[in-house]
Amino acid sequence: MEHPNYMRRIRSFVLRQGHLSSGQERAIAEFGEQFCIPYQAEVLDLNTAFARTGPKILEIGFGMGGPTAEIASNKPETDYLGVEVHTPGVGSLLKLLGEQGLQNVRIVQHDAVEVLEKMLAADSLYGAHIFFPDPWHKKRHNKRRLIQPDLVKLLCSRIKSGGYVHLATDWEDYAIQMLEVLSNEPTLQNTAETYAERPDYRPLTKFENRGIKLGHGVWDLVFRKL
Ligand SMILES: C[S@@+](CC[C@H](N)C(=O)[O-])C[C@H]1O[C@@H](n2cnc3c(N)ncnc32)[C@H](O)[C@@H]1O
Repeated sequence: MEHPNYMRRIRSFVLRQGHLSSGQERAIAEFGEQFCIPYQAEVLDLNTAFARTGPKILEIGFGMGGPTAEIASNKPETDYLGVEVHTPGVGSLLKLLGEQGLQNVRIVQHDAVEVLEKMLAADSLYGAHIFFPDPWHKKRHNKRRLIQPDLVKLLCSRIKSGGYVHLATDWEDYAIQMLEVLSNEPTLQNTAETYAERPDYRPLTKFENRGIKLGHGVWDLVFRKL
């Protein structure tokens, strides 16, 4: 009989590696070196990584990367650093970058908290996107959620004054937690009374469409860094 801890380790490995389609595998082989930056426990010079100066936006958990590629394609003057742990997602975004010839996206495949702690300098970002961050939508799971005061404080320390944090979720209870956490961060100011209108640059995701079909709302939060 298998040991439960052994099963848990295997499961987390499978979740991280996932099942790669042949297209994703090819994209990793063909474009991985061009667009992926290996995780390092030292500060990354973002202007060197993108080979130009200009605003840098961090996206945490880009999933399959469809919205990331769409936003990057619509805003070629801005650079996007996507951080994702899931290998098929990395393969999928690489495929889109290769197919569309996008030059303004780089990927780090690693835990975003460590990337924020070790790789990103203070005041190095113009903004951060975290869309539909994790599956912990039940109230009793709120401690497992990514959006917590410490993470938001760390994130804000990496964002320049005048920059922004944009979160979105299709779970109302999570939206309430996001609003509370962002509102309590002293270096942030809400751009709306409570929730914001979806900014034009954020396309509808499959998660959002799923939520809409289930009759859920979608909540965007856009806060300015003071
Ligand atoms: C529910 S999906 C949403 C994907 C995408 N943002 C979208 O809207 O389609 C959440 C993603 O965040 C990633 N993720 C969650 N926590 C993360 C972390 N600490 N570091 C990097 N990626 C993370 C997961 O692997 C997953 O792909």
